[in-house]
Amino acid sequence: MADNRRSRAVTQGRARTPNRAMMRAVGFTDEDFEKPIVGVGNAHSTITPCNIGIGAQAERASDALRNAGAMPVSFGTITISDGISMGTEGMKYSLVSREVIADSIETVCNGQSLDGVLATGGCDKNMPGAMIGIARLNIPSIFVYGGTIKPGHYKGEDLTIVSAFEAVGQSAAGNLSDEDLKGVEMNACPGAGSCGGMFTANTMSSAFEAMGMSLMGSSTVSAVDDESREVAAQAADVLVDAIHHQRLPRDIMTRPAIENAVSVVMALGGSTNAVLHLLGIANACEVDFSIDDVERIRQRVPVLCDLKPSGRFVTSEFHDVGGTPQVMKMLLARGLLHGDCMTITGQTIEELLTSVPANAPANQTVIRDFDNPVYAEGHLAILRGNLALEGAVAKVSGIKKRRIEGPARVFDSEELAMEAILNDSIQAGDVVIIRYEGPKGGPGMREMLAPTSAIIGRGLGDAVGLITDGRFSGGTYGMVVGHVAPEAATGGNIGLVEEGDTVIIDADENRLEVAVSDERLAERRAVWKPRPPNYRRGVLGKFARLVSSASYGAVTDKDLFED
Ligand SMILES: CC(C)(O)[C@@H](O)C(=O)O
Ligand SMILES: [Mg+2]
Repeated sequence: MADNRRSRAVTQGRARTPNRAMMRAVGFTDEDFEKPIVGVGNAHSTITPCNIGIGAQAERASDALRNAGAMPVSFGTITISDGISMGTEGMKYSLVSREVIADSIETVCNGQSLDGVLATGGCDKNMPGAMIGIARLNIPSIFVYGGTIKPGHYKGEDLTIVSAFEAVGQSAAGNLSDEDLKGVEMNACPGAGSCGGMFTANTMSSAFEAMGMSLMGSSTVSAVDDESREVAAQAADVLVDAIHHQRLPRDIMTRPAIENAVSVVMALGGSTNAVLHLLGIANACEVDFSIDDVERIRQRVPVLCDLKPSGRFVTSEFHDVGGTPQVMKMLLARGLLHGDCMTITGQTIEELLTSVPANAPANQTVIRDFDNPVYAEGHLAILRGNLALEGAVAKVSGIKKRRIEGPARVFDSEELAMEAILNDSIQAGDVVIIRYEGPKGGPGMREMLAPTSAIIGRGLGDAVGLITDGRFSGGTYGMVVGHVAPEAATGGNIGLVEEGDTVIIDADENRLEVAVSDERLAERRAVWKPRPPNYRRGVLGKFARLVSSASYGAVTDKDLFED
């Protein structure tokens, strides 16, 4: 077989004597120069429980790569923790870190002409960052998820990190003692792993699995279980075979595969962030996929899983009853999944699912019967209207009312809104507007878990709407609408709303409106002035300059030279 290894660019011939000299210093021998050189994107970090177990996985993967005849070279990818940065200025770096991770994987693997990459990740942005980097590279690649955290326990209740966020609102409302607030803090996170509901990390790991770029059944493993390290070793073997057969990501992450990912995200009740990230991944794959495709898929896929934040169970319990493959089998059986999509294993989605026994225990209620869904349609609705001419993403799980009309309570930052919610100046019927938190305006499109959880904690989840040009966490639920585009900072109408305007959120009609005439909006626009950027240099300055609209995934390389 022709030796198609691109690493030959740095290892073969007289002119590469110095290159080989340096590689020998990191352990290469003559034989190793004849092997595929495979990057191990090691996202190990002690900065967050999501990534603290990844080093052991990277080790297992490297050993397995060697045993399978490849030569592993490990390099670091970053993470920050959404949960730890939440509610602070630092959360502005969260979405940016997706781009930094993608850039780092692309830079290292193309910089040293690697033949393939095994990327690892734990916290939210690690998955889409890896997907985007891998799509840009288009070399044989596979993803290994760090794994979910197990639930905490306190006074007979299962806890996740969202319990701690909601406890803040409960405490502010005088409904939780200081002792119990501390008890939730001490017990919410029992060890390694990514936030344990079907929040963003578990949503995006499942999306990776649905797209055929990680092993079937691997997206819901628990970080503390040896299964997470076993999966890393199996993934290494699959990758070496994929390199041998030159299975390329862009032949796997196709439009039907992205549709499969959206269908699975809907069926799981996953995070709004999946919409943003899958648009970003489509951009990186140069696949034509739009926010309206999300709405089209939503209307035909039910929510089948009773998973937190708005459901009862956590991801480790979902894994125990079969996890994502069980749901994929249900969707495939009803023509809601493209079974002919290729996966990194060389088998199609359908072939892989055929060998997965339908083993969800009959009496389990984590995964509903198809005819008894949690919701008959997907929970992530795409809204449009004069408040969101380019679209917005509504999460309509966990609420009784799908329409709310009320007076706008306008805040030009998350902090100002949080202060108002905690000092009880938001009443039932209000529609909170948080703006200038978009991709450019923040910059960084912060997740608004603190204010949405405080609203839930104050018992207003069904009575108060929240609209933002920022984002939500996967732990958010209630009548919430994010990713409003165009954002305030670029002149979007959300920047023209005034305190007391009547605002309508109507999930059934897919509408997001402010009841102000076009003429009145035009008068307001005539006197609206763009604000100076909050950051002019560094990571956030670069991001603010380059980032696209949220309705295109808030990417920083949307064809930068498109005229
Ligand atoms: C802190 C969380 C819940 O992990 C959030 O960042 C998310 O997006 O899910
Ligand atoms: Mg997050």
